[in-house]
Amino acid sequence: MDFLNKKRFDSSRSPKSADAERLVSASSVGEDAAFELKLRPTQLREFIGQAKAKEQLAIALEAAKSRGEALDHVLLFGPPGLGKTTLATIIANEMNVGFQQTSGPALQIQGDLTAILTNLREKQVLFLDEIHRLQPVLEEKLYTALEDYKLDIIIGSGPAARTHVMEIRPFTFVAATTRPGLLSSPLRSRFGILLRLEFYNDDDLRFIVERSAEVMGVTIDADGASEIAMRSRGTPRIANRLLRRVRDYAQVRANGIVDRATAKAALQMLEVDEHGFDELDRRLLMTIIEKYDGGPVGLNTLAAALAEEEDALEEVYEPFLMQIGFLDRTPRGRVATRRAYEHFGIPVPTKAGQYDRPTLFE
Ligand SMILES: Nc1ncnc2c1ncn2[C@@H]1O[C@H](COP(=O)(O)OP(=O)(O)OP(=O)(O)O)[C@@H](O)[C@H]1O
Repeated sequence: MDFLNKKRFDSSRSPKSADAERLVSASSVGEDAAFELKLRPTQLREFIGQAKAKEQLAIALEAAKSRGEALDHVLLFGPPGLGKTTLATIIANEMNVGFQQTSGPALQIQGDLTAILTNLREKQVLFLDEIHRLQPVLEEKLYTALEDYKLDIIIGSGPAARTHVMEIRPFTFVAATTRPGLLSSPLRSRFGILLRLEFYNDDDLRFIVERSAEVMGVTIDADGASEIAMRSRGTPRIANRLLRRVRDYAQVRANGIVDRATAKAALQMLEVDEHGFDELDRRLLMTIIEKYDGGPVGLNTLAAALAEEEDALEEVYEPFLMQIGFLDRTPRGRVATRRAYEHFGIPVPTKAGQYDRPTLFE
């Protein structure tokens, strides 16, 4: 088993379990699923932010529609909760075709994949979430399906086994991953359209909160929406979850109206600070600062010190802390940055050489 496959099997346990209890988890937890169905934009024009990915997709959609062909295969990648599933459903809606969803961990045997592929309707979207967790044997089966719309089926076994090539209908494969680096290059090369989703800025998140409030029938003003947006870690899923909690607070304590004061009071009560940090983020940064003198500290050591899974740290907690410049990944391990020290009111160490990364503290 090569390194890539070993890493994929090692990470077959979803890191979502580790942070399922967090209010600011970017993974889908608890009651999210039911709400997300209601709040999900259905057309590209309703999808807020992600200008680059949206433009690339809009052009590809229009070109495919004008040629009357299936859209090229699409790979969506980026941290959880940024809208990959939403975009996959939008692609099907915009192309006016059927949508079928599965995921890497859900597909266990070749027969399942064969059944799905042979039952696809012309030009329809097949969405595969968490493609980096697909078993290598199934991945190989996908290659010819994606390239030539053909499937090799082996009939019988032993010396009498015969390979039968089966045609499948042209379709659009949309795959999503939080870990594009774990995909093999033959698999990556099968996608014509690669869309990277980035963390959202506060303005886009404010629009998302206002749109969701309208769908949910919540009265909110621009300041209230901004307060929720800035604590949402650049992630619409978290923005929508915080909105639901703030709505409850407003109903009980503030005549149901969400303004800045109500949003602030509710989020303070929920212990979500002005960066959207919760206890785990604070613990992670403080562990690096206090226990390891600001770092560098290796991922496995840090995971052990926090009693968390390495995958959860890498996929769920760290990307946002890096995005806002509180954490740095270096070849020798994780480092807390100057901004992290300042956030906690801890003097920044002056012995820059000690950290092997003098530029961090210059
Ligand atoms: N650009 C957007 N505009 C409005 N709402 C959005 C946008 N992106 C995401 N959302 C909202 O955030 C929720 C989570 O999005 P979605 O399920 O598509 O994320 P995801 O990237 O597929 O997450 P995961 O990787 O965990 O599957 C959706 O219900 C949707 O309402």
